[in-house]
Amino acid sequence: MIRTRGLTRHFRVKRETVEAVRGLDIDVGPGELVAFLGPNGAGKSTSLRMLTTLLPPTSGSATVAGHDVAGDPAAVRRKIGYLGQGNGAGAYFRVRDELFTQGRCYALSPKESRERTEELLATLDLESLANRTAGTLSGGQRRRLDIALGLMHRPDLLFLDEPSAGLDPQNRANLWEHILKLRAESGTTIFLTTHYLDEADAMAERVMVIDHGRIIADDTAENLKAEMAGDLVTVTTPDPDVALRAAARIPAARDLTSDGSTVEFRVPQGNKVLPEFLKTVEAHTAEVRRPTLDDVFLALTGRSIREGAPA
Ligand SMILES: Nc1ncnc2c1ncn2[C@@H]1O[C@H](COP(=O)(O)OP(=O)(O)OP(=O)(O)O)[C@@H](O)[C@H]1O
Repeated sequence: MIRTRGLTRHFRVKRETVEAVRGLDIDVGPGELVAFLGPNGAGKSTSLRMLTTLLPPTSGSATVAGHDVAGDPAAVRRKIGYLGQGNGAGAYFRVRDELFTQGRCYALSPKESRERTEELLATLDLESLANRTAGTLSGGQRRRLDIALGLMHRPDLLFLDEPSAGLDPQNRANLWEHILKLRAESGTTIFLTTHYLDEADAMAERVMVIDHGRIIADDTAENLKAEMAGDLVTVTTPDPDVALRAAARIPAARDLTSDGSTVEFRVPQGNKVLPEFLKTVEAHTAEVRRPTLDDVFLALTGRSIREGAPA
């Protein structure tokens, strides 16, 4: 559904060159739900804008929904839906009219457009809001309307740029319910960017991490966490030296640190390792914390993805 090779985009700013995206190789199959994750300025939006034909690449190639983004952008646009960071609907237009007009813009007949409008109003729980103007909707309702707009022409592939940004946790959860339902019903391939690590972790089957314009990880969240970060074992002990030596003997244990009476290390499957470890180490407390995607990012780059991310 998406295939890029060496996809690159530079910007000239005064005399400087900003290398926003550097040689992206991406393969996404039909029906996948991929979260594209990275800190501010990593290159997520620039990548999305190239994949959606809004921005020409400096070099490299991208085939999206079977068509080349540079060679046949119109064909790509017919096959994809795109939800940008801003709201798409006009504030003074009624929800139902916006959807109908969108359908007509994609050359649906009046009948088809009316039917599709009613279908999406139902799917995205917008029926009771259909006669309201978009400007009167809440943030979460407007995002649902944006998604409906992006789906009017039944795209094979939907791009969502920060779909849940700025929504409160309840509205985020509600939006996700709709995204997952929609996917279950129609099998649409979804490629989305998000700052919310917990969201990518819980919802996406596959996580791509981008940093400084390059893909630095691409796998399921579970695999990334198991392979890159590992569980964090924390023990408080009267004898940290003994604990450190015992930790050093555990195969695959890494990142051993001690601070006063607290010893920490990372290891895959911490819960399995801990009982054996505690046979040789006297501990006041012992805890295993499952890694997060932020731990993965930290392991890969030495920085937290949250640094510079919006609160
Ligand atoms: N039109 C532009 N002109 C100059 N530089 C740009 C332009 N668009 C993006 N950049 C730069 O390219 C880099 C990548 O930006 P991009 O918006 O793709 O990052 P992002 O990962 O989407 O960030 P955010 O999470 O903040 O939206 C940044 O350094 C940004 O300043």
